[in-house]
Amino acid sequence: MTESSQARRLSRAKLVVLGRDNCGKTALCVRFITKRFIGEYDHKKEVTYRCRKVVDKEAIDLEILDTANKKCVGPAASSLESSIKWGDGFLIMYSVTDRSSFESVSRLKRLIDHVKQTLGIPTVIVANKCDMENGRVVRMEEGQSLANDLRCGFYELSVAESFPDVESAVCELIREVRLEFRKHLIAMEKRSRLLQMRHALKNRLTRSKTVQW
Ligand SMILES: Nc1nc2c(ncn2[C@@H]2O[C@H](COP(=O)(O)OP(=O)(O)OP(=O)(O)O)[C@@H](O)[C@H]2O)c(=O)[nH]1
Repeated sequence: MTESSQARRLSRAKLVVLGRDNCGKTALCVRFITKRFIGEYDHKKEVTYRCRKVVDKEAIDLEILDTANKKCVGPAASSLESSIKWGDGFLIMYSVTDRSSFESVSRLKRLIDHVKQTLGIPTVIVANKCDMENGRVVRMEEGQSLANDLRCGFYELSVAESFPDVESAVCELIREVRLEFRKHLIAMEKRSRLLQMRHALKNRLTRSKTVQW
């Protein structure tokens, strides 16, 4: 990979928003991009949003896939898997007012690990609708403890009430994606240096044998 393609790769990220129906995936995407909370959204459509943001003084071109009505099992599973293959980083959402959405978080994380065939894929868990205290059925400590177990970032927030919290959650994911890519680059450079050294050593050995004979 040339230096310019590395720089280009570092200035892009593909994010996927996962979670059960009605937990606020579309609301979060729209809020992050437009700063607005609209209230009602088209539930059937799967949409990829494109935008440019500046995170830690570095511009980044984002593609954000808002997945719709996809389950981990059944006919929609393969489409979910291809969305996961496509993504660099994941926001798994649940609603604090819907226990089944919380229970699906572990399944989604397992699916990400399985599809990506590695652990440590940048993932942030977002517990939404904390403004609905009367309807709360998932405590914040439960969400935090699950996120610790799964080694993911965790934000409890209300997309309806707080743009800064939404921004912090998505920016943390972007930072993790950048970090992961930098680690990958360092590993590739190390490997290529090792190969060069091995090649040089082999050449030297061949030359000294030739001199002996
Ligand atoms: N009170 C409250 N309502 C919210 C919040 N976020 C989203 N909603 C509402 O929850 C409902 C579902 O939001 P969506 O963004 O459509 O949820 P979704 O996960 O994209 O739903 P699907 O498209 O069915 O998968 C809408 O009526 C939103 O207005 C929030 O933070 N607080």
